[in-house]
Amino acid sequence: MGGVGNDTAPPNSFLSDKSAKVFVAGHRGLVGSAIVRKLQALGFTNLVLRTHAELDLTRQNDVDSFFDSEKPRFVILAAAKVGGIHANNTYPADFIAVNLQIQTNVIDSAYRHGVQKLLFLGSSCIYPKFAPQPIPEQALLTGPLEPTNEWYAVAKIAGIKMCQAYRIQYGWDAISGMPTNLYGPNDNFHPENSHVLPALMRRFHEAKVKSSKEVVVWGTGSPLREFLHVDDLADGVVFMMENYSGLEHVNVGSGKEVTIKELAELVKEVVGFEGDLVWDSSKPDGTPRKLMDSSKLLGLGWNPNISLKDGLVDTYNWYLEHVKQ
Ligand SMILES: NC(=O)C1=CN([C@@H]2O[C@H](COP(=O)(O)OP(=O)(O)OC[C@H]3O[C@@H](n4cnc5c(N)ncnc54)[C@H](OP(=O)(O)O)[C@@H]3O)[C@@H](O)[C@H]2O)C=CC1
Ligand SMILES: C[C@H]1O[C@H](OP(=O)(O)OP(=O)(O)OC[C@H]2O[C@@H](n3cnc4c(=O)[nH]c(N)nc43)[C@H](O)[C@@H]2O)[C@@H](O)[C@@H](O)C1=O
Repeated sequence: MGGVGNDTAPPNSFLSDKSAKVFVAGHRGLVGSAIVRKLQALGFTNLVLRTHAELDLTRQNDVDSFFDSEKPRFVILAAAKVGGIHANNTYPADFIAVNLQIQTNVIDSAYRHGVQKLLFLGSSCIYPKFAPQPIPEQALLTGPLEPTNEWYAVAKIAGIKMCQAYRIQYGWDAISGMPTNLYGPNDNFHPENSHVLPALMRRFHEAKVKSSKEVVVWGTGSPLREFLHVDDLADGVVFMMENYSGLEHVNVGSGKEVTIKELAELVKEVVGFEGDLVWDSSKPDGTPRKLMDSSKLLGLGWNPNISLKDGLVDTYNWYLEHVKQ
């Protein structure tokens, strides 16, 4: 897959010792579970994993005790409070407070307990609502944010800046990856709080089963979104752990965008729903377009591999096996 080479890893690098202890925070989520699958496929044997119930990352003392006893060598931070446009808009306090707490506790404790390298995950929503397209890394903090997710975005921007500050002050190897909109196995299929792709997959599936005539889709259908399969992201995360140690955050996208209307038609086709789409324009569209410029990571040798159509088929098969009632 992608650009993750494996046989010629430099000494002391991420891929040089598959018995190194790696803490994947958020390992049961969409992203964390894909990273675990990728690391296991590469032969990593010493992953440290904690569920939310076992270790609440908002609790600073518990996070400190965990690092004190486990002393991981690498950390990949994929635990966060995450949701779609409705959840972000409805629970702004949770999105800013929980994310600031988790990332501050993990980044600071990892540094103080001798972690060699940490990767923090942000999101494309860190960029200004009307950023130039495709969005380069340098667009950060050049304009106002999209109001539906500014609380989450501010927390994520603080995470990037915290990694940069620890690199500048302590010379510590903390990096940040900014993924575009993701999807795949273990996504959140909640009817209101999820992202658009799993929400539509569930709604079309339920409508097909009930032989409904129509399915409601939010907004106008005109916003553009860039989707990346989470297995491609996991490949990119491992690639960055091995190949990137810079101050600046790094965009991770597929480079391909679709309108929400095109996405809805594609999900409808994959699921096999035969009724009509009805647009609920009382729901927010959010940012009109957020295609990222991922040329920095592509230039280092990483490449995404999974087309949206193939990824949707894969995700729907997973949904049928694991989620549907
Ligand atoms: N999904 C997407 O489209 C995108 C995601 N990202 C980023 O990727 C990262 C992972 O997102 P994703 O996998 O989608 O999110 P998920 O909601 O699927 O997973 C988040 C994980 O974090 C864990 N978690 C949440 N709160 C806590 C806590 N207080 N203590 C311990 N664990 C906690 C959750 O555990 P539990 O379920 O038990 O609460 C879950 O395992 C996030 O940083 C997100 O910003 C970036 C761009 C797009
Ligand atoms: C990853 C990213 O995710 C969020 O930003 P978003 O890209 O706007 O995400 P979304 O997937 O929720 O919506 C995309 C578009 O799709 C439309 N839409 C149609 N029908 C449904 C629907 O049924 N559910 C949802 N959620 N959206 C729908 C919706 O109206 C919007 O126009 C932020 O949380 C942000 O913080 C973030 O990082």
